[in-house]
Amino acid sequence: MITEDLKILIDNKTKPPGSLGMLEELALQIGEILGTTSPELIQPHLVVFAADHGIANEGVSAFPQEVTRQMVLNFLNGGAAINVFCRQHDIHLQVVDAGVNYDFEPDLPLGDAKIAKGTASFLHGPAMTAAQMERCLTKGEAVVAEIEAKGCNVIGFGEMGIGNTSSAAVLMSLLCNLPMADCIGRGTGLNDQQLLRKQEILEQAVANYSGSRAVSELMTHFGGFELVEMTGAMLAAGKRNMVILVDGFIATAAFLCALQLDPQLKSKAVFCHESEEKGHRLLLTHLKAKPLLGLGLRLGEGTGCALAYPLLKSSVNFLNEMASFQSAEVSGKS
Ligand SMILES: Cc1cc2ncn([C@H]3O[C@H](COP(=O)(O)O)[C@@H](O)[C@H]3O)c2cc1C
Ligand SMILES: O=C(O)c1cccnc1
Repeated sequence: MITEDLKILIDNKTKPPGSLGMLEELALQIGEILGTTSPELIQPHLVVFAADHGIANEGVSAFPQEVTRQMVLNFLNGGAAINVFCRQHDIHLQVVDAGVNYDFEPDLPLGDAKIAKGTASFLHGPAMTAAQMERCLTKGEAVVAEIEAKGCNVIGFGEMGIGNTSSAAVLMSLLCNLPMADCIGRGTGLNDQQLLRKQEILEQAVANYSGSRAVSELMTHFGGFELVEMTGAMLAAGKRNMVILVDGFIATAAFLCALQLDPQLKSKAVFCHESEEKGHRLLLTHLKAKPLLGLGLRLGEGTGCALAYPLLKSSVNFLNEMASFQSAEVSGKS
C-alpha cells in the first residue's frame, strides 16, 4: 500500500521517471521504513562502539592496541574524522565503551557498556564467553532504546578497536563460506609481508576452532565486544523501524551477523559506502547491497555514514518538496 503510494508520488515528480537514480530508491526505502509518504529524518545519531581485541597482540594490525583508548579520548575531545563530519551535518555523536582495555575517568561523556577490558585472543580459544556475547547484544540494544526515546529515527554505527578487521574477516569467511584470502585486507596499513602473516594467523585461528557455524557461537569465538554490541544495536534499530546506516567493512560484518538473527533487517539498512578494505566489496556483493558512495575510505568510525547522510536528506527532501507534474502544470511523458 505505502509502497505503491510512494512509487506514484516519486514518479509524479517533475522529472523523467527514474532520473534521480539511487535517490529514488532511497526515498522509497525510507518512506517504507518510516511508514509514511512524507518521511522526516529526526535526530540523526551516530554511535561509535569502542573495544580492544586480544588478537591485536598477534601482529595483525599496523598499530598498537593503546590506539583504541587514545582514539576514544580523541573522539571525546572532538578531534577525530567522525567528529568533524558529524558536526558538519548536525549528527549527534555518542561514543560507547564496549570494552576498551583502560579505566576511563567516570565523568567523561562516554557511554558505559563495558563488558571487559578487551577480548581474549581468538587464536587459541574463544574471544569471549557466551554470557558476555549475550550481554553485548543486550547492551547494544539498550543504547539504541535510549536514543530512540529521544525521538531519533535514523541511526548510524561506527567502531574503534585495533585488530577489529581481523574479527570481521573471520566472521565473513565463516558466515559466507569464502576463503580467508578474499576476506582479509590491510586494515590500518599492513605491508605485503604483514598481510601474509595476518592471513596465516587467521587461518590458524579457524583451524583451531572446533565449534559450529551458528552465528551466536561464531560471534562468541571470533567477535569483538564493539562488533557484537553493534550487532545488537542494529537488531534493536530494525525492530524499532529506524533507518540503519551501515558503514564500512567492520560494520557490514556486524550487519551480516545481525541479518542471520533477523532476516528482515536488510530492508531497514542503507549501505553508505564501499570501503577500500579488500573484503568489503565481496561482502557487499554477498549481501546484494548497493552502497551509496565509493570514496576509497578505509577508516571506519562511522565516517561513511556521516558522509552519506546528506544524500538521505536530499532523498526525503525531493520527496517532500518537489512539485508534481500536476501541481506545476508540466506536461507528462508523451
Ligand atoms: C589512528 C587510527 C584511527 C582510527 N579510526 C578508525 N580506525 C580503524 O582501524 C582499526 C582497524 O584496523 P586494524 O584491524 O588493522 O587494526 C579500527 O580501530 C578501525 O576503526 C583507526 C585506526 C587508527 C590507527
Ligand atoms: O572499512 C572499514 O570499516 C575499515 C577499514 C580499515 C580500517 N578500519 C575500518
